[in-house]
Amino acid sequence: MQVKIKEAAQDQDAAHKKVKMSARNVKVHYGATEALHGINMDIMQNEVVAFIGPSGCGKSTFLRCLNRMNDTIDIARVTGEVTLDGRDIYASRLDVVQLRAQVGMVFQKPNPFPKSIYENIAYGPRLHGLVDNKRDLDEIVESSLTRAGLWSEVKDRLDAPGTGLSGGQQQRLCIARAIAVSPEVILMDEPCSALDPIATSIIEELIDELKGSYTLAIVTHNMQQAARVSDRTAFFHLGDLVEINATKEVFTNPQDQRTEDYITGRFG
Ligand SMILES: Nc1ncnc2c1ncn2[C@@H]1O[C@H](COP(=O)(O)OP(=O)(O)OP(=O)(O)O)[C@@H](O)[C@H]1O
Repeated sequence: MQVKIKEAAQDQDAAHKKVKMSARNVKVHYGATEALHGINMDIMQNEVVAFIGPSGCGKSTFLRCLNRMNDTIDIARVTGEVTLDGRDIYASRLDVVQLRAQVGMVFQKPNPFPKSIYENIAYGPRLHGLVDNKRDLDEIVESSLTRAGLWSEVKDRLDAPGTGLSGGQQQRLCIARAIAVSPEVILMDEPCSALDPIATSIIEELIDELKGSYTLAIVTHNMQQAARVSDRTAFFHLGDLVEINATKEVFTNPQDQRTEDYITGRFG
């Protein structure tokens, strides 16, 4: 399969960047079944890293390790170490609500709250005590919607329900909601899989803009998308991280036969 690779990322030297998040020997069990077998990965500040691999290989499970979303799954048990700026995010005294503001998440299916567009954005900053007056809150709402590329489309109907927007607009609303609580990392789990090609390309452009301010990790089934948006690509297979490298390398010169088989469409 031919994939068009994002030019800007090609000469990126991850070694010169700061490590934002780090995973060491991360294993996840669902009940007695080990779904991730000991993942080691550094995620660099202000990079976009894409997770690819066949269905069921553990991409989403690993993504959820990065902001402790697996805590919400009763039978999931995570071991190993994950750090954010060198701090253990699984430390017992850590405030998980605060962690999930720092490491925000956008899901496959847009999931706005059943509230107005304004309230979708205002909820988080209020919850986290980021503002103490309406004017500051208005400012956060406007700047978050602007950064998510949605402001001009919704500024005249902030009181309308978020669920009344189109799918692509709803996904940008969810991105704005994540941005509103000043995240450092944004995790995206197949953020475009429910969107049409135009809405998808808007989100992809947005991802490119957002990496100036945030670190992004994105799970995608779409290899063209990984090639378009990411600086580095991680290939997972059967619960293992097979390789992670500059996206161009992974798609043109994969180091492992399994990666080559996957990107050439031989399995998956
Ligand atoms: N809540 C859960 N309970 C039990 N097993 C689970 C759960 N979530 C995932 N698994 C299992 O863990 C393994 C990894 O699943 P995961 O969803 O992380 O893979 P994935 O690569 O993201 O797949 P896909 O591309 O299909 O979304 C699979 O075998 C899956 O069946």
